[in-house]
Amino acid sequence: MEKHKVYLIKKSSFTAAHSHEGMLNEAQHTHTFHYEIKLCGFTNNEGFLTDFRIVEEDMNTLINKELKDKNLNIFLKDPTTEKLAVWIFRRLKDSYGKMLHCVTVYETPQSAVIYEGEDE
Ligand SMILES: Nc1nc2c(c(=O)[nH]1)N=C([C@H](O)[C@H](O)COP(=O)(O)OP(=O)(O)OP(=O)(O)O)CN2
Ligand SMILES: [Zn+2]
Repeated sequence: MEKHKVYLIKKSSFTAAHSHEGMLNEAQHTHTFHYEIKLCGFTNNEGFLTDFRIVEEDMNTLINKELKDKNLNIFLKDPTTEKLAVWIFRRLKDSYGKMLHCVTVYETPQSAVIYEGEDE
């Protein structure tokens, strides 16, 4: 059975609030954060990397249920999109290990951050 190196992408979103001190300096406001996770690995004997539905369930359980309608300042000091990308990556790392390639978080359709981990 041929195995192929593939990248699998799954997207999701949640709405949450945050405020910024320092240079960004903004009172509390809400965004709908869209994010995607990218997995990398080799296809199995049945020709897939992992079931999209399992990834969706993990994103719902580990990320969306935790952050939906929350104030991100409770979870993160300085809850920038950069820090949110790191937070999401770390939450998923336990489940996906080396298969987790990167996490991309969109604060707006025009503004996003990609985090690929740092030998974590
Ligand atoms: N590097 C970062 N820059 C900014 C962040 C951040 O997390 N990382 N965050 C913000 C604020 O959250 C701000 O609320 C974003 O404002 P918004 O109006 O959504 O952004 P834009 O006006 O730039 O919207 P576009 O539609 O993308 O033009 C600010 N900066
Ligand atoms: Zn904001």
